Amino acid sequence: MATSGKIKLVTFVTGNPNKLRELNSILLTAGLSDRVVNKDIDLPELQGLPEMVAREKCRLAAERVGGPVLVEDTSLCFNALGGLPGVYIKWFLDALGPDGLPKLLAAFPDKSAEARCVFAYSRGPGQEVKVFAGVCPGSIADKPAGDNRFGWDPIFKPDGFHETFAQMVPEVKNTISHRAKALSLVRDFLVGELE
Ligand SMILES: O=c1[nH]c(=O)c2ncn([C@@H]3O[C@H](COP(=O)(O)OP(=O)(O)OP(=O)(O)O)[C@@H](O)[C@H]3O)c2[nH]1
Ligand SMILES: [Mg+2]
Repeated sequence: MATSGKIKLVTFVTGNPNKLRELNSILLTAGLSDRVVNKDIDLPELQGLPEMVAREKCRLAAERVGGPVLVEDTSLCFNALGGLPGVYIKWFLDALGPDGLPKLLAAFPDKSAEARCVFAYSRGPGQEVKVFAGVCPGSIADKPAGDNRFGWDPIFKPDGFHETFAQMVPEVKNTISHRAKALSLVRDFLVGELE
């Protein structure tokens, strides 16, 4: 386990292939994608604020992997609903589907929302956990539009664009998204952390 000096590899613990694909293509441009390997470990997820969920996920991942780990947790927050579904978006999406999510806002004129991503990194079991957050402001479309390649992408329209994430080419989403913003902080950190 690395406790000082530089590290060689980081394990990105996620069971979500879409997160992995986006991380690889965003880190590729920084020449770091071959330094991050994937492990799919089903970790229990604490409920609560996004940063706490990511921190706890990271602590558990470091114990399971026994070395440097990166995890991330994504939230989708509807402003009219006080930030819900938030970290519970996975369960809302599973229950309602992308068609059902906009119906939660049917009674509200305010369709604004935020996609939030929190990465958490630790060098290993018992080591400090560092977090890196990215937020993408936007709004919820009335109905899904675009290729349904990733969960709620078809209903999220980032501010400044007329298309949903699912209607964009990946290169555009990967420049402006919640994940891209958080990963730009992760990338700057990893440059100093990796040998
Ligand atoms: O359309 C989308 N565009 C995105 O950019 C995006 N990022 C995450 N998600 C979905 O939001 C929930 C987060 O839950 P989540 O962070 O716990 O992820 P997960 O359980 O799938 O993977 P992990 O916890 O093993 O990393 C899950 O349903 C993810 O599929 C997204 N959907
Ligand atoms: Mg999860």
